[in-house]
Amino acid sequence: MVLNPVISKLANKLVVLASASPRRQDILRNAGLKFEVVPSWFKETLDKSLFKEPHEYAVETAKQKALEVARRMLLKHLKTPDIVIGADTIVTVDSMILEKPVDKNDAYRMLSSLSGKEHSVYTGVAIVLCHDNENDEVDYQLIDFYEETKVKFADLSESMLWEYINSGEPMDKAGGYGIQALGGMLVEYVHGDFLNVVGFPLNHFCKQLDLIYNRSTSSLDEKSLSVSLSENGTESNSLSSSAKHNLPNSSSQTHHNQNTLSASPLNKVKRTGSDREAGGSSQVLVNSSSEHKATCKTTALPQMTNRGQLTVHADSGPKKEDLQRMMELMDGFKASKALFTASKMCVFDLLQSRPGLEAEQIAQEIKASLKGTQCLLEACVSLGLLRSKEQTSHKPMYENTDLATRFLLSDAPFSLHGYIQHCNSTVWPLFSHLESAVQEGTNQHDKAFGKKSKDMFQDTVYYDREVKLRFMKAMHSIAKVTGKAVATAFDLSSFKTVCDIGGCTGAMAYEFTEAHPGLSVTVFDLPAVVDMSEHFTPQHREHRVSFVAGDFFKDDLPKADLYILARILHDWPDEKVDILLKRISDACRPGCAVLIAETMLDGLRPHSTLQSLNMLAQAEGKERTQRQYVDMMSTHGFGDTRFVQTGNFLDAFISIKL
Ligand SMILES: O=c1[nH]cc([C@@H]2O[C@H](COP(=O)(O)OP(=O)(O)OP(=O)(O)O)[C@@H](O)[C@H]2O)c(=O)[nH]1
Repeated sequence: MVLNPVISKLANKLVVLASASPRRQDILRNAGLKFEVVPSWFKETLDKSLFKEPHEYAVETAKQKALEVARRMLLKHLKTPDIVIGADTIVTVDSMILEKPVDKNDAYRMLSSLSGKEHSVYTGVAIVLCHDNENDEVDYQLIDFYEETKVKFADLSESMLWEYINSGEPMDKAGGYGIQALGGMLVEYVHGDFLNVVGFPLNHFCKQLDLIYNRSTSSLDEKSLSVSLSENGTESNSLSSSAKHNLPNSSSQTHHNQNTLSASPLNKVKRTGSDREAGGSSQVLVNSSSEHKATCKTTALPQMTNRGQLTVHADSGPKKEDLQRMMELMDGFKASKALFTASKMCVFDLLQSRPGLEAEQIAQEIKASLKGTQCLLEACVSLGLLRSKEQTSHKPMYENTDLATRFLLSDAPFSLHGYIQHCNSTVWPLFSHLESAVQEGTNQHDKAFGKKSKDMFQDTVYYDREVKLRFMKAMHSIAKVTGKAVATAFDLSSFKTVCDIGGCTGAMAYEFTEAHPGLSVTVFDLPAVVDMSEHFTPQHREHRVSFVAGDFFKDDLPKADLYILARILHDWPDEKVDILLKRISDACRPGCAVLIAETMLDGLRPHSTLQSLNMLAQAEGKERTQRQYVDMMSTHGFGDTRFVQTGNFLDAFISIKL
């Protein structure tokens, strides 16, 4: 059996999965692999026509995903991973490559093309191995392979197709289906590795690891896949060029379902001590095969600063993608404010009840100028929140997109309306003082609202009924959107009583009782919150949720087997988190547990890092890494910690009192 020795070889290594796919994470985690998740920022937009075979496209995309993360970690975070894994799954049918559908119509196009036919699913995998060498450089090697699985779909009727599409499942899946879930009902047979279809060919991966770690390593140096730096600073390699020129010795042509190992010769990324300390520029050096040297001669090598910036040589202008990315970043706040404004002016609610209105009618309804309304509507269309349809009169009429219908109506089950209003009224003014927040390291309620915050929540949120209600609606909407993912992240069958500390309106608590029929939940929150909680009691739900008023820093905590802390710890500095965890620990018997739901800083995902800035400007806390939470928990006698990246806004982990 090769699997266990292989996985155990990675036990003390920093393994990084360059993928946001929850399925890939599950497959590798279930195999016992310990890894950090750093989703790749590589955009899956390679020109498919440059690849002779579809799997070459998947392998190349996987490589670029893994290399982007390896490079970002090396040059930006100055942390050397031992191994970075990237993957890309595609479906091919009738000479088409199908990736993830962009919308329901695209999903329909994909699924109807698969109906009644056999198709191939390819997952390309890239493994980047990094080693620090004695000269403070990082040597790295690249190994890639792919796996093919054949899948046959039954004939799908129109109603079946739409029922499946409306389930929402197709949207983040290659080919528009998830074989592991509802999509399994569409499948007549599978020939090959099932997990390959789900997103990761585990068996083939283990065989490759076996070759890398348990067999001779000499082959790593002998094979001829070279990694170089392309003009725009992304690594490229001979596969890209072989894809372009169809070279017969392309690695992708030799890798199909084989155990042969192909890797790059050693390449180097140099980081000098002074670069690290002084924040100066670090040069990316490549030392490699003659093939690679030839590439270097003809290509201007870019320089990277340790902030990941690219200095382009004078003869090459800025790249289109770089300009686009810069534009997106600079425009981000305008997009947010357009969303907040349309939401506040109830544009989405209006168009839900009266789809197809023209700008003039909308302006009248929302009591705004025609010019302003037109600009706002056009912005919403460009942001994918509204659709416009040209009429014979040439006056466009507007309707909500699916995204708006799901998240922006004030009464949708997953409405973010409350949270968006909070962002508009509270977070926006606070962020306009971000510079002071960064300089002072404190929240900005004083500057933004003239409110000193000695007792944070009392002084900034609960001092006024309207502000309090708005805050509660915000917490309610986030808890409804994230609740099910958190509530179902772990097997909680051994627990009976739960206390949701700072559980606000009870929205999270209701998700827990719904997901776990044996649980009853006590929501523990300040009297000012509990007073208004009945405004949010859901109808038609079994009520195993009760409320107790108190201050979790001062009053006795309700007795429970499991304590939930959802978006609580990020409000507080370490000293206060320590006080709260000590109080919970004192209330816990061995076997009791704490379930924490926060967005974790690992991988420096923009949502988490920006949320951390938000905590700085708005509260007293910050977001933290998994490691930081584990350390805090173990200080208070908790261990056996398990993490789940839910794929929703919040990650979750559970720690047991030892
Ligand atoms: O039957 C199933 N088929 C495919 C999937 C999932 O589909 C996606 C494929 O997309 P991709 O390879 O581009 O990976 P991403 O999700 O974008 O994550 P990265 O960050 O790695 O780019 C993949 O998630 C499969 O798991 C499925 O679930 N079932």
